[in-house]
Amino acid sequence: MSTQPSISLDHISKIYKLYDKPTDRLKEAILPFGRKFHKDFHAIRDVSFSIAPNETVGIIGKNGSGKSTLLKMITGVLTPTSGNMKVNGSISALLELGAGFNAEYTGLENIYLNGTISGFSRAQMDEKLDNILSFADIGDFIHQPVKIYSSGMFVRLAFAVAINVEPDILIVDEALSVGDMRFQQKCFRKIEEMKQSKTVLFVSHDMATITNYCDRAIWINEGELLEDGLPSELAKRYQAFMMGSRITKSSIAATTNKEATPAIAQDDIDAIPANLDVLGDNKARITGITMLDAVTNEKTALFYPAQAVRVIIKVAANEQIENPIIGLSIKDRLGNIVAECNSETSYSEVAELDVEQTASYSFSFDLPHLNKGTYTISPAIASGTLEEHTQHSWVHDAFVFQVLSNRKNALQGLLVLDHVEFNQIQ
Ligand SMILES: Nc1ncnc2c1ncn2[C@@H]1O[C@H](COP(=O)(O)OP(=O)(O)OP(=O)(O)O)[C@@H](O)[C@H]1O
Repeated sequence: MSTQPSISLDHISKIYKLYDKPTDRLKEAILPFGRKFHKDFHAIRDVSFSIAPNETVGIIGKNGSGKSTLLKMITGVLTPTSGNMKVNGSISALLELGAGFNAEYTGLENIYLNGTISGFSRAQMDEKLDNILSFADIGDFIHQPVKIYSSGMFVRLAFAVAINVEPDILIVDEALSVGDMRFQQKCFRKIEEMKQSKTVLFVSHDMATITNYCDRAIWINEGELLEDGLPSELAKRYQAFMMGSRITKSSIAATTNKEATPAIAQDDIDAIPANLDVLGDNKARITGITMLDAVTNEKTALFYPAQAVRVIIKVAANEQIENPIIGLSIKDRLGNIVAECNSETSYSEVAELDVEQTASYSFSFDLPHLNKGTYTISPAIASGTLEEHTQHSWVHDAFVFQVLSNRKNALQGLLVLDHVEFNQIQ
């Protein structure tokens, strides 16, 4: 296997010219003295990285951060404005639905068209045809023009072609997300197989996907490379960033220092989203909720099974509340309650709340050994005793978090079993 990087970017920038009016473009082209009628927009600014031949790398970044521009430059659809780029090997890219396909051609004709683009003869494509057809599994639609395909059918064919033209580098954009669950799983199994020997680059907004399938993640923000590292590490900061916490390049460096565990500022507690189901008499309200990694004190919504966490709940009293009880439920995606806790069962007395007083409370605990998936937290404030209390506010599913798998092969079930020992005894 080649030791050369399969992709290497050296100080790559891409500037788009933005014109206020279409006529400005024309004016700029025809008027003398080189007068400028455009503004420069840096979609990618000074990005450098290289990717080894058998690496699987996820590119993340919020909408408009420059991911597609970057991938288009790697595939050669766009030319960088400055910098050097080297690509070593053939690329098969599933970038935008439709790219490389002729809408008027049938699926079958498009298979051959794509084969030609990738440098294969008709006879070579004849040999690949069975594999492509069985992977795409779209039956007789293969003889219909692709313009009548559903987006799901389209992605099936496009992916089947992309993996069968023997690329050295496979690039997959969000496109895959339009396929149905079962097909997506089939694609990921294929990606898993290909990543042993090929370079796989993919863009996804789904952090769990990147954490599960990639060896490395690159985070692009406003055209710049913000971080390049282990997906599980980067995912936590990315999630916090997407939740609106004020993370900048310099504060990311500072928060990776585990010794710095600052207390959370009041305005760092996320406000409760509007339109949630709230039960109670509204004498007190839940106004905010946030989850933190208990070790680093960083805001995040991505955890591993049994990880130490803190949940911060902010309340505001509309009336005087004697003997407040603060609590929370953790639910799975089907609404089953996984676990609950409250200030009473933790033997903590909560001070009375005056009218219009606000207060924040923190629960620290180790998450259960939850299996990979999406969970929610429903916080509540009541008053009285556990046996006899009045519910003031119970906000269903106020906070959503993900549990990632820290195992290579995840199994079924709500919980993961730990310290499993298996021996042959006879
Ligand atoms: N042809 C173009 N001319 C001018 N600006 C462009 C052009 N293409 C993209 N942009 C701008 O460049 C920035 C980066 O766009 P790009 O599509 O690369 O982002 P992205 O990270 O892929 O976004 P998304 O996740 O929404 O697909 C955006 O602000 C976009 O508006």
